[in-house]
Amino acid sequence: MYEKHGSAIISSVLIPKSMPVYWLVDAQAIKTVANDKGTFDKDIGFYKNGLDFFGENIIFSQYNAWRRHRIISNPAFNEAIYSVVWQETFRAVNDWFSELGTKASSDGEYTFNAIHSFSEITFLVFARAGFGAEASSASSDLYKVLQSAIYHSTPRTALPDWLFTISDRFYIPFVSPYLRATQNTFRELERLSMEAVSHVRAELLGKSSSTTGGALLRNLVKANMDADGNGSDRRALTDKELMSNMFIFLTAGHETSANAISFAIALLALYPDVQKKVLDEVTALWPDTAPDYADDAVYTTAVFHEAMRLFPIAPRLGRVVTKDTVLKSYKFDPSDPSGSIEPYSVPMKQGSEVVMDISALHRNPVYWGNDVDDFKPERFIDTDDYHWPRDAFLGFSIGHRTCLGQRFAIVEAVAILALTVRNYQVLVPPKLRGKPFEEQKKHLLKYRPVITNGLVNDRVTFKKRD
Ligand code: HEM
Repeated sequence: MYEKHGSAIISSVLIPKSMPVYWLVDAQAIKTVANDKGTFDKDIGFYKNGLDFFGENIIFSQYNAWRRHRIISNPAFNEAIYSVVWQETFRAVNDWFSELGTKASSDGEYTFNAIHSFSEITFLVFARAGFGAEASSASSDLYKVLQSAIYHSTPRTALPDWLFTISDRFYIPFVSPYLRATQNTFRELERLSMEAVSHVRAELLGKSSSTTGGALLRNLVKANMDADGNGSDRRALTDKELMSNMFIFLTAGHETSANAISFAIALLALYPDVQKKVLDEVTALWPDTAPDYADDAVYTTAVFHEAMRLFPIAPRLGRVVTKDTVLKSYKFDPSDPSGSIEPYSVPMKQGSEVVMDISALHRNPVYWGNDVDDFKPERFIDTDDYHWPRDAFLGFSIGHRTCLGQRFAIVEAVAILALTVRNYQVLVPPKLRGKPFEEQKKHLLKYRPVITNGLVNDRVTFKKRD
């Protein structure tokens, strides 16, 4: 569409509101929208009935209310937690590899559904790094209730509160048992996580010597105790709000990460040359055993970024225009999109909507060159005369509402990719072998563009390296 109109901003009209919606593929204009919080704000109307049933949290809040959550949550995401994430990912992946060993066929291959497996790993990593000892094994009560809450969160989010109230009072066949199970799950989650918050607080106050509470929960409770209370955006969070944030971190973090890692694994299966470079990097960096924590796997990190560029998990993000404004953008020659550009301005009325079109931005040749559709991790590696275009990568969004778990996700993904390639060859599944490359690619990389993108055919094969 952008190419057809030769413009980096195009507009459509939202029916029935009759308000214009502006679609942006211009990195500078997107940066303005993401940073100018006085003029553009996150459209949380979109998330109505969202996952805020325990109380307000960082995702479903705006303005000063949001600032209060962000101020407390920011320090909780620090280097110490990333080291825990790294170690817990190694632990979870190595346990998974031990299981795979027992399931491989006679030729040493094992074909499985990537999203399901990585989702179990990212869930486990979050449970351990987030909640610690109390959720460290699949048999612990908190672990089980967190898993059940994720399962029940769709009906809890999609159905109105009155339906739960009615089904509590009157028995509706088939419906009531399910809704009651959903209610009970969230009540139990509330009880257990409030308990976890209290334990951590007691520990921090020196009133308990137990070592419950994972790195993230402990950091969050500590940051909350340190809140200076000066101003409405600096008030400490209530225990319910702390818990609401912990649950939203889990929801925002584990499935997104599993989907992004699955895309990267599918690409590695399709591109053995890239896989070989990952293997070379990992064996050179860690010739014997893996280090306690490392962020020097530059090529492996680039593979993850490049997978997210081609297949962003959040393909677009919306903002509302909160006061009349003019956004600067550019027009280009549709026959030569990476050629010269002509600046122009777009007036926008209060109430209009803006879509940061991440999928299109990630394939905009103005920033990424004419080989935008190729899988080329090198484009995410700086050299003496090349600095990759940070503003044109929105895999984790940018600006004041940028993803809080970005580093958490990257550390986890790099650990999974590095460990996988070091131990296994990643292959396309047997039924696709011998088919033309384009056909394999089309099948393996087919995705569903719903709220977040995920692979449709996520089966890949691992074969143990000698
Ligand atoms: C590959 C994995 C991930 C991707 C692709 C991703 C992507 C994103 C994106 C695009 C946003 C902006 C959403 C919006 O503006 O509506 C976001 C926000 C957020 N993400 Fe992530 N995320 C990932 C992993 C994580 C993890 C692991 C955590 C926590 C442990 C996390 C926590 C959050 C939070 C709290 C926000 C809201 C920030 C705010 O509004 O201030 N994310 N993420």
